[in-house]
Amino acid sequence: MASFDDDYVVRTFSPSLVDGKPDPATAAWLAATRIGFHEDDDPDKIRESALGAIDDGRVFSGVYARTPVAGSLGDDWPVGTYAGYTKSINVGGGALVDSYLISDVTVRATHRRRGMLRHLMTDRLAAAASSGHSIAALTASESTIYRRFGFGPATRKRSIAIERAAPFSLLSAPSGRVEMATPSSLASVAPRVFAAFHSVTPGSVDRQGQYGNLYNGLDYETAKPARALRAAIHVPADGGPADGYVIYSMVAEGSLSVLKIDDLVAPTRDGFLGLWDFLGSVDLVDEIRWSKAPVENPLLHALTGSRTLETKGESDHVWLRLLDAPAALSARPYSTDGSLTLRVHDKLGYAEGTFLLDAADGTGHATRIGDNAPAALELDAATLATLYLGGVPATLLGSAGLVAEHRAGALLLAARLFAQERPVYGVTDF
Ligand SMILES: CC(=O)SCCNC(=O)CCNC(=O)[C@H](O)C(C)(C)COP(=O)(O)OP(=O)(O)OC[C@H]1O[C@@H](n2cnc3c(N)ncnc32)[C@H](O)[C@@H]1OP(=O)(O)O
Repeated sequence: MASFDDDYVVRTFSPSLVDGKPDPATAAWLAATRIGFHEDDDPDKIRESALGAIDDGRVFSGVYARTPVAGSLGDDWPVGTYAGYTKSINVGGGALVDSYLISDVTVRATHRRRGMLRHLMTDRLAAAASSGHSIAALTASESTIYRRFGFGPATRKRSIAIERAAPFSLLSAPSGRVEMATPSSLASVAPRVFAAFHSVTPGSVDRQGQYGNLYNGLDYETAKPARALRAAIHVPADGGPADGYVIYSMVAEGSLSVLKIDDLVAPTRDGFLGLWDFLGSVDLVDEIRWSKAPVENPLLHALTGSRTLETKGESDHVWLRLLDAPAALSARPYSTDGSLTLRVHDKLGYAEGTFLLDAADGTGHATRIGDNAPAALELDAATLATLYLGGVPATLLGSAGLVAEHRAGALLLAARLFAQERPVYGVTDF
């Protein structure tokens, strides 16, 4: 029987441009991912993706058929794609950990379920671990794929809608003021506001280069002027630099006039509430929609009419995977003092073993210890990744049957230890 290597070759390369256009290997790789995600082959989008990928320092891997069938996509078109790159993730207490991000995983429909994803994932995770990354992260197209590789859902996002018969008000009056801006003028505001958000929000993933399009009033995918975008900024009461911005567009849906939020980033309470006070005051709006709202949303409690806010959907957002458990566990803060011994099962090996976590005065130190040591909690690598970020309490993971408690009170202690000072959340899609 032919082996994987008889039929396919894996090539890993950095995307590049020739005369301002993606070179043939880069263009074919990006076009292949667009087939995988059922997207069109617009050359502007392919060029923008290439520019963004170069800006991010992405490394592309492709699985190529050694002998493509005559008349089918040629041997420069990968049948499987995978991109890896480094961005920081806030793991709490302002600690930003350079993490290995995975994007653009696709396998051509005619080659699916032959182990191509497994081949790419195991090979690339090994490379990421050996280059010193302690955490890997991705966003998943389906929730059933990545647990087997040790990834656990770590942040969630909500899609919300606020129906408005009339402009709404908030229960508390935010300080500062909101002014409208041109979307293109956000280029000097948004990166700084996002950096402030990123530095205080556990779960936030640093943004990729292509967000620059949005900050310049351009379509995220094509970089063509996005004429429908509108923007506003919040300026704090002391007149300091803006501490929040919103980019939105008005969409007509039948007789409904919908204000759709494209991006809302506000690291401060008054910035967040001030922007919502503004959004609630815009005339001729029947509904406001936001697809990246936090699950723990202060707006719900701030609205005078809280029943106008409807949750339209909720899903996992960022999935994490610990590649070096002691390093990752030692990098984040802890909310109380205590010691925990964790027995972790990991089919890929990286987090397999028993770990002693000692936390005191807000910081923690984790070490790998002998497997004969009695464990307080036992869990798999995917559950460890969910537990790690603190968005889901250990007690809840225990109730879900995902953590075995071998020492009475250990789940409660873990819930307290891993709790974060702010809700775990992020506004980066990747
Ligand atoms: C990080 C991201 O980019 S998320 C985007 C993922 N990409 C997509 O959704 C695009 C459309 N889908 C695809 O391109 C492909 O079907 C992929 C990438 C999801 C899977 O690729 P394949 O090469 O078919 O996967 P492969 O054969 O290596 O399967 C590996 C394992 O995952 C499982 N698996 C693969 N796809 C799925 C799925 N959609 N749902 C559940 N399990 C899956 C397989 O059963 C297999 O399990 P096992 O090894 O434990 O027995």
